[in-house]
Amino acid sequence: MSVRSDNSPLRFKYLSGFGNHFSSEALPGALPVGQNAPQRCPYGLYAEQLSGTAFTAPRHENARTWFYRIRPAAVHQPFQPATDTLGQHVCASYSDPHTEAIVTPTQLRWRPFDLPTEDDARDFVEGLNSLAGAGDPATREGLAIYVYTCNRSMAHRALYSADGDWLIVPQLGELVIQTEFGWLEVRPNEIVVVPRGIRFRVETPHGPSRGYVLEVFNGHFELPDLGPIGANGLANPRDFQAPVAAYQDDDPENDPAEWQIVAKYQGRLFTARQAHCPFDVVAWHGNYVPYRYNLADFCAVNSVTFDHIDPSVFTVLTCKSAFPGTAIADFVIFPPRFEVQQHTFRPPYFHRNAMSEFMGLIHGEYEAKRDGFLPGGASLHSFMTPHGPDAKTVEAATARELKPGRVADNTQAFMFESSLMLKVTPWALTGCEKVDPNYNQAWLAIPKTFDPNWTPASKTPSSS
Ligand SMILES: O=C(O)Cc1cc(O)ccc1O
Ligand SMILES: [Fe+2]
Repeated sequence: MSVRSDNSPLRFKYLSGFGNHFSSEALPGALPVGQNAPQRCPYGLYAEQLSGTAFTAPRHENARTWFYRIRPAAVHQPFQPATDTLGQHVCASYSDPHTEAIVTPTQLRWRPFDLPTEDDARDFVEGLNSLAGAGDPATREGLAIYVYTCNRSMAHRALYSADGDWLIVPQLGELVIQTEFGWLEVRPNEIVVVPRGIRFRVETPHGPSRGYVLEVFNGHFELPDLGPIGANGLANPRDFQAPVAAYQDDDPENDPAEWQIVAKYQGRLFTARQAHCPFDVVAWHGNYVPYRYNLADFCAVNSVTFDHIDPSVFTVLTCKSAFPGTAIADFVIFPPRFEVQQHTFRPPYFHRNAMSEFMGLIHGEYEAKRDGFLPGGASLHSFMTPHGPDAKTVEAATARELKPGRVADNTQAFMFESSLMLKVTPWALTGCEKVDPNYNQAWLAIPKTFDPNWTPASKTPSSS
């Protein structure tokens, strides 16, 4: 069953809408009236602009936020390359997949990624591993895909990526995320987007967490055009939620905890020390914000006559490239829904694609795979690499009676689909020890059913 976000106990407040210009203040009157940068801001705050696009980006793309904060973000020590202790788990492959990454067209499937043990506790940064990527953040073309597994909250540590926007897909365990904009709570079957540059800190309040991250090196995630679908449907703008301003005022004299800022810059990690909490924004306004979305709010559209519709119909968010309709990355889901198509092979079809398809499973069973694709695992089908339903799915789908039914009620698979060719990291291919060596057997048992004497009158199970 789906649980809508507005049924949840309201632990934090949110602002609704996608791409809105929001205003939020944690203290009354903290936002300057009628201007962005007064000579002296209310409450003695400093004004600071965070630009998500070039100053001169077209108006419909232009994204920026004004912060009113206790100290400017610039108040910190110089950045140093991250030490081994921090980089131990993120290792050399961390989002630098191009340097030592591996090229392979083979179908890849990963068993669920291991959760950290209590003896080897990790926070979100320490538990992040790079799986695959393409392009280069320096030239702002490409993407990176990560998996995180963590079992402790980030202490006095904040992370930001200068390289791109992060779309985080929790698979196991709730995350409570402190950002410069306020707090976001996100559970499995919800997603959160933290755009480039925004500092955030991840808490894992209820034990081990696991999930996936998609980082795009240029552009921002947008809602897909709806074309003939009309003005409503798929992910509706009103269901996206941004935080409200909430500040933490650590006084270095009374609370001398040192904060560590972790910067991801050109695929590498750097750290800087500062004596105050980076989440000290008392008020903000703008349209460049982190946000969350509950996948149960997705209004799916599909065929009510015959044939399997391409999965682009389940696009939640897209990051466009310069080529129309050809995304740097689409975030696509496979939600629980009714299936009613007649005289149709209902599961995902066999195909070879002019795109890369990275998939993960949040819960349940994916409609194209009866065996081996498990929650917390992943698969990668690269450009032109043949793939499709496994042998058991084919057997069941060709024999079944095509009554209206449900695509399993408790299921949520997703896909990061990209027009770029991915390379995989050494950690993904060998280091994590999760690659399923027998994945290709998913298809080997598909029988030959060709009958040269077949006539249109021959009775086949699917002709009914
Ligand atoms: O490969 C996959 O499982 C993803 C996928 C799903 C679908 O419904 C149609 C095409 C497709 O690539
Ligand atoms: Fe596919």
